[in-house]
Amino acid sequence: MKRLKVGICQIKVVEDKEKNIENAEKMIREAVRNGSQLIILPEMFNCPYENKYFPLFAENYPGKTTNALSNLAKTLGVYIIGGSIPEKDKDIIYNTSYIFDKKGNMIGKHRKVHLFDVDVEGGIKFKESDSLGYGEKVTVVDTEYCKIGVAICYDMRFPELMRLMALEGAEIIVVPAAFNMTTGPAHWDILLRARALDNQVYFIAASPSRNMEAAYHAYGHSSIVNPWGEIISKADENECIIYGEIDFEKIKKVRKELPLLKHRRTDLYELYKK
Ligand SMILES: NC(=O)CC(=O)C(=O)O
Repeated sequence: MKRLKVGICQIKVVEDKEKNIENAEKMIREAVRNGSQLIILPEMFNCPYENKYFPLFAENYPGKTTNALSNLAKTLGVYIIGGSIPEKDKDIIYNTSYIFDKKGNMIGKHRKVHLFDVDVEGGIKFKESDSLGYGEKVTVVDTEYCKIGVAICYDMRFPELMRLMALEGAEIIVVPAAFNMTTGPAHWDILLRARALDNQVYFIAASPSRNMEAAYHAYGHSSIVNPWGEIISKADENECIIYGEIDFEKIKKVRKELPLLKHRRTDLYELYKK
């Protein structure tokens, strides 16, 4: 049975788009030299995570960042889930993840559907909807390995969205994400493990590293969780690449032994997509 080697680039994002793209390229090349076949970047990997920067760093598709990712995917012969970037479409900016196959084709894109509008007493306050528009789609892409669900950060807090992906056949869910120092220590591990367990998938979350010079301090701790809920690879807060292997037999085994998806009482309740 095929296995899939995954590399997550926990990039340090700075206030210079060119430098962020160059750094991503360097890290992607290193991940591929170390055997990765699927490379995943963090949320807003080319732009600091702050409302004031999104319009300044936004680009139309195709643009500088997406061209760079497409060329890399093609040259290196790998899949790339390009974290996310601010995407400009007419007058609206979206928080968008682009996904490229081994030939450099863009095989899917996800616009963050749940915007991070929160105000935690004594902690994080953020209102993404001040600068960003809402995505409207559930995203599952087909690859030669399996179907992969893609969502962005706050999206992972909505189990319905993740379950829809599993019901559409996703065996891996990838979430570029930038939790912070309020919610990260409290919720990150729990959410990742719960979503992996709920849906019996490999759940992969890719964060930027923590940059103490930035206004928003990302939690880091990019991780890969297997369908049994075990964290099989995990970063600290620093810039690094972490690696892991997707074992498709493991997904089958867990789903056979504990048939959660089959045991749903769809005669009592149902989940549907509008
Ligand atoms: N930044 C986000 O979108 C989400 C987040 O930090 C959280 O849910 O916590």
